[in-house]
Amino acid sequence: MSRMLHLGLGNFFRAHQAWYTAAAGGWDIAAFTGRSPAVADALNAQGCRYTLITRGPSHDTDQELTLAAAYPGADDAAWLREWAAPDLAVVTLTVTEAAYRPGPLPRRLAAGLTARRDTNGGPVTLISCDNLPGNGTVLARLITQEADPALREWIAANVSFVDTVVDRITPASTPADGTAVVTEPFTEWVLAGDFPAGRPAWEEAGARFVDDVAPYEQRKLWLLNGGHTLLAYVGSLRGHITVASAVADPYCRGLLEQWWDEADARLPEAGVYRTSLLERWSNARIEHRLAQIAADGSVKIPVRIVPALLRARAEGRLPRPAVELLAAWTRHLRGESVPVRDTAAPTGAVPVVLRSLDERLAADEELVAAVFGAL
Ligand SMILES: NC(=O)c1ccc[n+]([C@@H]2O[C@H](COP(=O)([O-])OP(=O)(O)OC[C@H]3O[C@@H](n4cnc5c(N)ncnc54)[C@H](O)[C@@H]3O)[C@@H](O)[C@H]2O)c1
Ligand SMILES: O=P(O)(O)OC[C@@H](O)[C@@H](O)[C@H](O)[C@H](O)CO
Repeated sequence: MSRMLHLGLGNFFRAHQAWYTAAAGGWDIAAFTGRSPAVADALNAQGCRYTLITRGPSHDTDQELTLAAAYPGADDAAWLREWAAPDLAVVTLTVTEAAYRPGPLPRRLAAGLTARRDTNGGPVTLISCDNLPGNGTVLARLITQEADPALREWIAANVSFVDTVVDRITPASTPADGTAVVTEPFTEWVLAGDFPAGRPAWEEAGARFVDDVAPYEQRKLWLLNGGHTLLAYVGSLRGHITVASAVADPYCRGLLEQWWDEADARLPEAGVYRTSLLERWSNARIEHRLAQIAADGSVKIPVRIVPALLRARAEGRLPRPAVELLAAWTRHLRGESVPVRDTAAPTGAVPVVLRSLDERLAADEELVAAVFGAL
């Protein structure tokens, strides 16, 4: 049996990559939490088994899945041992967008790669499954910056970085869920890149292997994630707690449609995609909290909103939904809606954050004035 390694033993991994891998068969997965031992401890107490609950609009379907091993992130010995395993072929990551910066993440991955090189472990493929454009390319750049010249040379010869688009709405668990993970029926995985040491037959479960993920990526990040981010800030201020509740509010829905009209120009099959998003988000049995989506907006907004906003500004437009979103975000950072969690934007730094969000935005005096005027 070949081996996969995963970093970020959270809900999404258990609903997505672990599900695709179980469907493919023939591979096992050792997974590490980021830091806290809680999920690893809970899984180890039940033989690394957990229930995946696929929650449709009318009923649930339960499936039992099993990991080969679950480790707390602090177990460095296990981390290095897993990287050195000769049958390791694929490493996946779901570590949140905020983790992709110089520091702990690239250091940890470079330590693993060094262990593999020093034991002649052979080639390996790294797959970022976080919501970032060019996620494989971003990961490659971070690790390369962290590596010394000898490791860099080894990486160039032995490591493949795959770009992916991942999609399956998987809310944070509630205490009542225990180790069970609730997810929606819809799922998508699009991948581009090489697998020099082989890979699970994820296509058995519907994964698609393409030359370039860019068209899928823009559609997902701008329409789904951008729409989520709009609802998260504007919807929270209007008293909504979940996506299903916010999207049923005619004001939020109207703003969302306006933003989609702005963002979807030139995106493939955008009309069909928008219809399917509204169906998915209307599933009120999925309790996807706006507070979860609102976290780390200073990392998410530049990816999900700024590209379409810049395009509009270049064409002389000042889209109202983007202004309202940025104004609602600044109020969120002041603690006016849901509890604040933004790694890169602590409370109290709002004007500085908005002005430094993106150099090109900060230079846009009309936009900044409109946002502050809307506060
Ligand atoms: N939940 C979804 O619906 C969904 C869908 C598509 C993509 N994603 C991607 O997956 C990510 C994780 O989502 P989730 O629902 O599993 O969240 P989660 O909170 O359940 O799990 C996040 C995991 O990442 C780890 N982590 C956090 N910061 C880290 C760091 N700096 N270094 C290493 N590990 C770190 C945490 O310890 C945890 O194990 C999202 O941020 C997103 O990029 C999620
Ligand atoms: O998971 P995050 O924090 O990157 O973003 C919140 C949501 O927009 C996101 O999780 C979507 O639900 C997901 O990307 C759907 O596939």
